[in-house]
This record gives sequence, C-alpha cells and structure tokens, in this order.
Amino acid sequence: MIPTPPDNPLAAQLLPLFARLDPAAGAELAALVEQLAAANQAGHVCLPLGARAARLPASPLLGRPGDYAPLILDRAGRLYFARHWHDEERLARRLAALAASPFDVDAACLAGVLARLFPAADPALPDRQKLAAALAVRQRLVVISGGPGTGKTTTVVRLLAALAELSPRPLAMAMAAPTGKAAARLTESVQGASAQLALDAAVRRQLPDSAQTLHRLLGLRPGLATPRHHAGHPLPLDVLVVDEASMIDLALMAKTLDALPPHARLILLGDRDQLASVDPGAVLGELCRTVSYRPDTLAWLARACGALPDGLATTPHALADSVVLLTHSHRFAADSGIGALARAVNAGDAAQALAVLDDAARPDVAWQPGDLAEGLWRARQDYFAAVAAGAAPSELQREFGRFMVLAAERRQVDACNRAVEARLEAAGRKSPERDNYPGRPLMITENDYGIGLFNGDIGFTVQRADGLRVAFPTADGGWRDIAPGRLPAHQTVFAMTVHKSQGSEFERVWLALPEAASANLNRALVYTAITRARRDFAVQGSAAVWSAALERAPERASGLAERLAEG
Ligand SMILES: Nc1ncnc2c1ncn2[C@@H]1O[C@H](COP(=O)(O)OP(=O)(O)OP(=O)(O)O)[C@@H](O)[C@H]1O
Repeated sequence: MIPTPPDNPLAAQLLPLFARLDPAAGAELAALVEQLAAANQAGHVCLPLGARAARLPASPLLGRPGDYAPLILDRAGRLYFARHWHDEERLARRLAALAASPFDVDAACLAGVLARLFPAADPALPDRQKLAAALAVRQRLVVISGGPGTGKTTTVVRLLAALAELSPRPLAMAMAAPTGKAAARLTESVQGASAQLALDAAVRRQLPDSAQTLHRLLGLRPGLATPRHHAGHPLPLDVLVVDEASMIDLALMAKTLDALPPHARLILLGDRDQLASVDPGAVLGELCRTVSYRPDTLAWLARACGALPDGLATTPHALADSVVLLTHSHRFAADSGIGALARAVNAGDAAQALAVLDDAARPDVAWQPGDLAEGLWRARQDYFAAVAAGAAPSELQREFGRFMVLAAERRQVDACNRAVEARLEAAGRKSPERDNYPGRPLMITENDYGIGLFNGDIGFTVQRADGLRVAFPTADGGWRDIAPGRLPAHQTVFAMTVHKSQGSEFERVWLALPEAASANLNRALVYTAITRARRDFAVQGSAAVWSAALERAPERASGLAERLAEG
C-alpha cells in the first residue's frame, strides 16, 4: 500500500497502520489518505471527492456514517478521518440541541432590565447589543460576532449582569479564550467594562473577574486522551463565555460543548471574518453563515427590546435564534480608513480597497514605501531607546505594543527578524555569537505546562545583575523572570505572522505582502491584519498581490454548515 514514504507526517504514521489493517488496499486508497492528511494540514476538515466518491475501492478502512472504520465517506462524498467526522457530527448535534431548548422568559420583565443596562440614546432605534443580550437570556447558545470595537465585551458584561439579575439563585459563570494572551485581554476589557456599570453588589459578585485559557478550563493536557471535564464530568458552571472563538478548531469546540452541563448557557464571542483556526475547521464562520430567527422569537424580541433591526431573516435553520451580528464599530469613526478598508476587504472589493488605501483624506491607511527592514528598524528606535535606558519590562511591553510588522509567510518574518538583528550587531548591541541580547522580544511557540509558558506568550529580555533573563507578564498583572536556557521553543518577534497576531492589537500595523500571490493569502488574512491596528495600518507590497489576495475568499472544506442548515 505504501509506494514511497509520504511527506506528510500524519500520512507517514497512518499508512503503515492502514496497510496492516487492510493488506489488500491499493495505491488509490493510499493516495487518498495522503490527500486527506494534506487537506487537514491546510485546515480542511474533510476532502470533498465529488463524483470520485462513487468509484472508491471497497475496503474495511472505508466506512459510511455510523460504521466503525478509520475513514468515513459521507452522503455528500466528503472523506473524513473518523475522528473529525465524529467531532463534527457530535458538535452539530450538541449545538442544535442547545439552540432548540430556549428558556421561558417573560419579555416584559426582561424589557425593564435591558432598558436599564442598555440605555440607548434613542430607544426607537434598534440596538443589536440589546438584541444579543435578550437572546442570551432566552437561549442556551448565543454566538455574538462583530469586528473590532463593535461592543462584544461591553455587551457580554451587560448580558451577564442581566442573567445575574434575573436568576433566582447565584449563577456560576466563567470566561475563557483559546490563548493565554486572549484570556488576559478579555480579563482586562471585562474588568474595564464592568467598572463602568452601576451594579448591585450581589450581581457584581457573580460576574467572573478573570478569564482563563480554554485548555486550562477543560483540563486538557498533552498526553491525556480526554480532558478532565467532559460529558461524564461536566464543568460546574451555569454560564460559559468564550472569546476569540474564530481561533477555536473543530476538535476543541467539540470538547468544549461536551464539557458543558446540559442546563448551562454558552456564549461565543468572535469575529466571523477573521482567519480561521490553525487546526482543521472554521467553526465560528460556519455557525455565523446563516443568521435567522423564528417568527415567534422576533415577536418576543420586539417586546423585550423595542425596535428591531430591519431585514432579520426567518430561514429555517438549526441555529435559528442563536446568532447575532454586531455591525456598528464604536472604536472607528464612520469615516475612518481602517473601518472602510476592513469593509472593502471583507466584501472582496479590490478596487474599493485600493481607492481607500490611495485616498489622501484617510491618513490612517496607506502604502508603506521603501525597504521593509530599514523601515522596521527606524520604526523600532523608540523601543531600542527604552531598552538602552534600562526600562522595566512593563515599559518595554508598552513601547513594543505601539507597532508590529505582520507578514503572510514565515520566511518573511524570519527575514525581518534577521535584518533587525544584523543592524543590532552592527551597532554593537548584540553579539554575533549569542542569540540573546538585552531588549530581544521573543514569542513562545509551544506550550510548556511545567514552566507555565504557552504558545503565543511574548517576553522581553532584560539585563539583571546575574545575567540575562526573559520577563513575562503574569495573569495577576505582575512579571516573572525566566532564565533563557529554561525557555521552551521560541523565536524573535520584531515581526510575526498574521496567524500569530490573532488576539493581539497594536497601535500601528504594517502588513508585508509576499512577492507573489499564494493559496494562503486571502481576504480573511488581510482583514485579520487590518483589524490588529488600533490607529494606523500600512501595506508593503504590490497592488497586484494585494488585489489577488482580496479576490480569494477563505475556503475550508467541512460539513458543519450543511449539517446545521439541514436543521
Ligand atoms: N453601545 C455603545 N455606545 C457607546 N460606546 C460603546 C458602545 N458599545 C461599546 N462602546 C465603546 O466602544 C469601545 C469598544 O467596545 P468593546 O471593547 O466592547 O468592543 P469589542 O467588540 O469587544 O472590541 P474588541 O474585540 O476589539 O476588543 C469601548 O470603548 C466601549 O466603551
């Protein structure tokens, strides 16, 4: 069955095993396994075979839904590794069950609570944030998707307060995010938003004061087959809020749903237009593909919220009444270049996006001319000045967060980092013989539970009396030093890939495009890069590659959206 050892590590591992299970399986099946493994590596959950599905050779390796076989071919001709098929099937079933069992809530009673928590300037105008909160009180599942500054955090704090006010008993609530960095950001923004609300002490006590990583919440550890919390031992929670849901892959989302007790509410927050997870799946995007409400729910919502937005669809759907899109950014003014550019990019309107970039009346978005490495070096001089002045890690972090170069490809990131380090060497601020130097910013690239550092964590190298140390922020707002020799895998981070930037924001962002368009360069990647910028965004590269990226919509093969559409 194995003609040549395949490049793909998963296929290399599976093929010898499959050959033992079915010695008669031929080269065609081996080729399919390789293709499926490669598709998974590119983020697809399955391999759509189309007409080829009808001509597959019979083999005990290949089963139909419900069969016990390592490969599953579904009715629509999609080929899955069994693990992914089961995750997808289970996730769709659990989501549909949550969506179909609303609580019985008195709309008039809720209306008073919402009017207080969402004091709109004009009550006759529809307020999607209020709509999201009303649904979160009625539904067990609510997915709130919106771009930066559309008020996801503001809304979630208020809706948690509404839940606490209306509950006859104190509720156990928790917040989580897929990465430590995103959890820290969620903690900070929820604390900020709740401090602005006048709340009863009893209500405030129920609000979660910090977020943790989803892995920690579920008790997922490398080497453990099942997490600590699962259907047989669910989380002791009434309400779970999960932020940055676009970063959650199929398997982790399935585990999250498994661990949720049957009576609990799940509130997913994220931006459906952002890049999907690194691992297979595009769960948030698929959950938000169809947004619809049942007619009787719309009547209930009108009683609870007042005016509703126009044009809410009533298409029958398994997730009807469970998805809300927040569309108005409170961060970017209507005429902001970043907002206009993000809209054009999402719409795949390359001409409009070019016009916005070229518009001198929108100085917050522009082309970045000249040599990237030289520009990056100059843009980082304030950071280097803080390093030279012996600034504390918190100050380095603040300075560092003012700017970031994002690139589509890893090799561009490596080139940027090398170019900056070569200049530091030329300036005598880094020894060519040593990797570490004061001010080296670095990003952890693997989880290390022993030392408590996780993929995506960023630390700053500082000179201490006894040598160089790398300072990392702690969950309680402090810092801790780690000796460089104890660090798990890491890399210098004067630039990072757009993928690695998810969940972070910087004042100024430059997106470095590659020389040529590629399959990975699509509008979700460009949108994600733009929306990392709080103040200014610039693109380095050619208009041709920029336009090619916008013409490419992100595509991930999966059956989830179809399962949910079937109801
Ligand atoms: N309805 C509103 N009226 C006025 N200001 C609002 C409203 N909703 C949110 N804001 C303000 O807009 C800003 C962004 O809100 P928030 O942080 O809740 O958005 P977000 O969607 O969570 O953003 P991000 O995901 O980028 O963190 C905050 O300063 C917040 O106070």
